[in-house]
Amino acid sequence: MSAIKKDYKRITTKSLIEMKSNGEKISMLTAYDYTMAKIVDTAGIDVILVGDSASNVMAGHETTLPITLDQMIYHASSVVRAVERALVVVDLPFGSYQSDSKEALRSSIRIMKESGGHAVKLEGGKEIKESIKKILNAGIPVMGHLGLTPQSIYKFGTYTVRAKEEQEAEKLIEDAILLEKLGCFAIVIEKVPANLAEKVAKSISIPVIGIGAGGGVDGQVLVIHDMLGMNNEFSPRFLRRYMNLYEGMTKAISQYVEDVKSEDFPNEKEQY
Ligand SMILES: Nc1nc(=O)c2c([nH]1)NC[C@@H]1CN(c3ccc(C(=O)N[C@@H](CCC(=O)O)C(=O)O)cc3)CN21
Ligand SMILES: CC(C)C(=O)C(=O)O
Ligand SMILES: [Mg+2]
Repeated sequence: MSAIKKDYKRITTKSLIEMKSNGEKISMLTAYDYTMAKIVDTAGIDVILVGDSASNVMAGHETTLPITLDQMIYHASSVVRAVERALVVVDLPFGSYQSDSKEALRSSIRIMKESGGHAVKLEGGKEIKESIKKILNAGIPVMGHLGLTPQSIYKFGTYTVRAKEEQEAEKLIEDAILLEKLGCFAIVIEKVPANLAEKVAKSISIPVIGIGAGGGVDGQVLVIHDMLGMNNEFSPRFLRRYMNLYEGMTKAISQYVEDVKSEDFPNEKEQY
């Protein structure tokens, strides 16, 4: 079941909704800096997420909680400078939107104004309804995020699969329908059973982009460092590694060290 791939010069929120109705799957990856974003955009990705996973991947924190709004804006502005085609979505970090809807709007405006990103993403459903309304009213596109929402890790206790029980599954479906009704242009669903994610995708007309949510959804997202094999520690079942950059880069760097030590580098052609 492979749909015709339409040629988009520039991806907008409308393009993603169109892709869903055409049955074309949406590709999404994270990026946090200029050089990586340039490669990801050139390779033809539809959506670049400046994820708060930068807290883990860029800064080495154990969770996404410590990263600040200023730091997210720094990453996002670097990404935006590289991108010509992809839609750039920026995560609102923990603490920048949960207090009240005014704070959520203020943080979203800062992201749009100071980074040049094209949309924001927030974790949660019904609980953040007023915030989503306010942000949308200001003309800022919103992507939802349901299921395993890592900013609530201390509430969940573990990163295990969410919504295995009837009650949480029901809430997930209700939240997805609510997010569509409010006017979100897409929803990320993280680490829930594939049959539930597929059910959600079939219940709404905005795209559902999955991570660890199976193939029945409208698109897929992964953290770029994970899929390039730059981390060896992170190996959840949902991850497919397309390269082993950890090994490749370690070999290259070891070779450089050896070449410097042995005075092989630089040679005559590599000097003035
Ligand atoms: N490098 C990276 N990749 C990600 O996908 C990612 C981040 N960081 N940081 C923010 C969130 C956190 N995410 C996570 C974190 C853990 C698992 C996970 O499956 N962890 C364990 C299993 C935990 C358990 O079952 O208790 C694993 O198998 O690695 C999945 C997504 C997704 N996001
Ligand atoms: C894993 C994705 C969906 C995310 O929110 C992030 O990278 O921060
Ligand atoms: Mg995130």
